[in-house]
Amino acid sequence: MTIHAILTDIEGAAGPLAFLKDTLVPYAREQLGGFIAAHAEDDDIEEALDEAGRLMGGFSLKVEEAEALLQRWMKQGRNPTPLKIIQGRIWQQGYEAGAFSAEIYPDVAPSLKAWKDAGIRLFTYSSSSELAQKLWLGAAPEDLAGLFEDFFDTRVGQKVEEESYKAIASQLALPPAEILVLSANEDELDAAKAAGLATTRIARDGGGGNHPVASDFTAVTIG
Ligand SMILES: CSCCC(=O)C(=O)COP(=O)(O)O
Ligand SMILES: [Mg+2]
Repeated sequence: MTIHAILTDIEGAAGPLAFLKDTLVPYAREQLGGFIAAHAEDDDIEEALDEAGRLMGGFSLKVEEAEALLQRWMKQGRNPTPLKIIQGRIWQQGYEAGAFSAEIYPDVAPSLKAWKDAGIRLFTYSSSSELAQKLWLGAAPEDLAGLFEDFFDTRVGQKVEEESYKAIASQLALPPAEILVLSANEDELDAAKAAGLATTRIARDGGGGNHPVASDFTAVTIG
């Protein structure tokens, strides 16, 4: 089957897993209280806090309750959309303040460009918000966000759910088998495969599994 689109994971596949765990999440946890207090009335943050309350059964959350809930979700390693929206805004402040900078592996840019030149449509699918994805992909030395046609996030569903990949294939108006999913995570690839998409695990630290494996983006076999 010819591949007409690539749907790539970011953290773990295009950039280091440790950047999320050791830098981004600790920064979000540290900044969360002050950020919510300062931005609770911004349209996107207000909407995210309302959605967090709905997910908890329809409660209207006070600022301190919202902070406790979001801290708990981060501790549990969960990825509900309102948390990811708020994290994205906090990380934007961190990037702008120079608190940290992101890293994209050097094999990623040339591979994406070669695939795009070959007529393959490029998409991301990440648990992080569209804003957070664009910020990470904007890492020096060049901004790669412009190579992508669209950025899927948890608004389409969680990455470990088969239905999410069916919804993406339907939005791309492509047969699932013509979309290649690149991810570092076996559970995400299992869900994609169950939905009929082609899969390759980006295994930067080696290892096998149930999917074709590539050590980096240059080792991905298309078609
Ligand atoms: C791309 S910004 C931070 C990543 C993140 O918040 C996350 O939950 C994991 O993202 P992935 O790209 O592995 O879905
Ligand atoms: Mg990932």
